[in-house]
Amino acid sequence: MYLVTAEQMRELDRITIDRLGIPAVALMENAGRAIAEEIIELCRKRNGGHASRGIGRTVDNGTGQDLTGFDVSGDRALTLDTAAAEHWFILVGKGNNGGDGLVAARYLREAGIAVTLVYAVPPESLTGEAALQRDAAAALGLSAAVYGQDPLDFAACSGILDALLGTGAAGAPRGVYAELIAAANASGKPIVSADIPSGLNADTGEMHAPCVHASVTVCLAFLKRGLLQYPGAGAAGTVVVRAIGIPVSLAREVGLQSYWLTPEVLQAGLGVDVLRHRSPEGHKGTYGHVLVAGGTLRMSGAGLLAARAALRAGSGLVTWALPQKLLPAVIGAAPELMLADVGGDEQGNWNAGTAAELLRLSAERDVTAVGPGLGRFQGDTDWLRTLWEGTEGPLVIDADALNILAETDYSHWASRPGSVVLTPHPGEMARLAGISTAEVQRDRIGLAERYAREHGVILVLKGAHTVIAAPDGVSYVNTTGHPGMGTGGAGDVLTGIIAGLLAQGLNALQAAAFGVYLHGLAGERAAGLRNHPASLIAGDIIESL
Ligand SMILES: NC(=O)C1=CN([C@@H]2O[C@H](COP(=O)(O)OP(=O)(O)OC[C@H]3O[C@@H](n4cnc5c(N)ncnc54)[C@H](OP(=O)(O)O)[C@@H]3O)[C@@H](O)[C@H]2O)[C@@H](O)CC1
Ligand SMILES: [K+]
Repeated sequence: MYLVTAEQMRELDRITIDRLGIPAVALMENAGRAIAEEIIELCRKRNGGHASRGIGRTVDNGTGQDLTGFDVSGDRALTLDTAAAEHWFILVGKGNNGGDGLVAARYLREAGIAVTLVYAVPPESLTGEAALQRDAAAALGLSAAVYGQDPLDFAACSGILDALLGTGAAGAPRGVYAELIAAANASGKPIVSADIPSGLNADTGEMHAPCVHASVTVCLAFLKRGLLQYPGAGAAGTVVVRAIGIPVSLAREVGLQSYWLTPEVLQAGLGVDVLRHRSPEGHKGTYGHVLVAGGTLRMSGAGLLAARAALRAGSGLVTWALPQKLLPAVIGAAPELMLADVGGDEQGNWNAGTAAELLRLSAERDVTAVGPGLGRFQGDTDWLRTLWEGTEGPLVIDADALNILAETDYSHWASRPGSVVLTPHPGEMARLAGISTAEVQRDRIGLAERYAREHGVILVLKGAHTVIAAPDGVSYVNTTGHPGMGTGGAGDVLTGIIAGLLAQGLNALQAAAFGVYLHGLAGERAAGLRNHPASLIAGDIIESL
């Protein structure tokens, strides 16, 4: 499923209306009806009734799980047995988002639900299609109030539709908009947002103050980027994406290149065999050989986790290269692994002299993963450069190896035949990009896309809803995963998984995207096996692969 910015959405609207000749008011009608349907669905669920299957595609930001049920069987009757108990306030902004709300109000009323329109601005100031909807609502006799002019008691409603601000919003909500948002949040009533929660930056997921905290967001036509990026993803509640008549085929014309990472996107878009069929004639040599370079005396576990994860990801063989001093201590820790002595110093640290042996080992393996538990040492920049320029296969760079990269301008290093996958967490990304962690988190998709393009690497920006970006501008946002995965070593496991997939012949983008997806799924499964997700440790993720 595509992800769009507000600007791209406006272009899609423009093409649909101006070139295809589909009237804007028809799109608004579809939007309003879809919103009303989702409100009725929410009421039904709340009252313990049978929820009908959704028509749209649902992203549940609350649990991190994707509910990928699709139902294109068509119409749902707009009826609700418990309609008499419902009274919804419809908060109407000045633009087309408000117009959507006015249409939804008509359909709710049709289903027997009481509605009160709450205009943020005097209704006379609405224009275009929104003004048309205002007049239709008035002609139908829907009750209306103007915020600040008429008395309003949020305690009297059973739910709130937020149709204040959509993709046309700029900056933090001002004046009456801010007051209405604050009052809606304080009411404790369930809020359904039209398109995006008002106060959310639709592109970056930044939450302005104030920002609606929605139970459900009915996102119209295309999934807005901000709904998948935290903190906004947390404010959006369950996101339902509903078609409104804008053809998906226009996406290519507008140059959409950002996707929500789903099994269909992996399979059809990226060409990944998500079922990971294995040949009946296959043997260990069929599935590649990973070299993991990492682990020091105090951080040997990081190397071990990455190496074991590469095995569990399906790599036929995995060699763990580590300082000679550590070898006796780790023998038997994972009998399936091969160990390789690269020398190193008396304390069990890596040193510049290990480069030659590492190059030799790498030449005989399909992929090299470097960084987990590597530590820093004198000459490590030249050491990494030697590996970068001297190895031919794909390189997965993580942890301390990322910190080495962050301190040098590696754009001068010779370009390499094999691809490079960088897997920074937000702190490492901040060092790579020379900005603060807060700035990294402000627009994760945008930053990942820029960095990947400028540096010619596959970038995996870790964290809740990991972003995968490629040099050609394509990006993916993953939503598998679990808060329990915030534990030491989880990143080393991801590095191993990506390396393991590369060894099996996936290209770098496929391996990064599928690796992130599988890592999240395994984390969800592992969290479910504990008495409490807080007890999840990185090794559990490997065992749940
Ligand atoms: N186009 C279409 O065909 C379709 C569009 N659709 C729907 O329309 C939505 C986009 O509609 P839109 O472009 O009219 O903008 P929208 O978000 O309603 O608000 C803009 C208004 O808010 C105001 N305003 C702005 N910032 C503000 C702030 N910080 N604080 C306070 N006020 C602020 C600004 O007023 P101004 O300040 O300019 O006077 C402006 O008038 C989209 O999300 C979807 O729901 C669907 O129905 C499908 C068809
Ligand atoms: K809204």
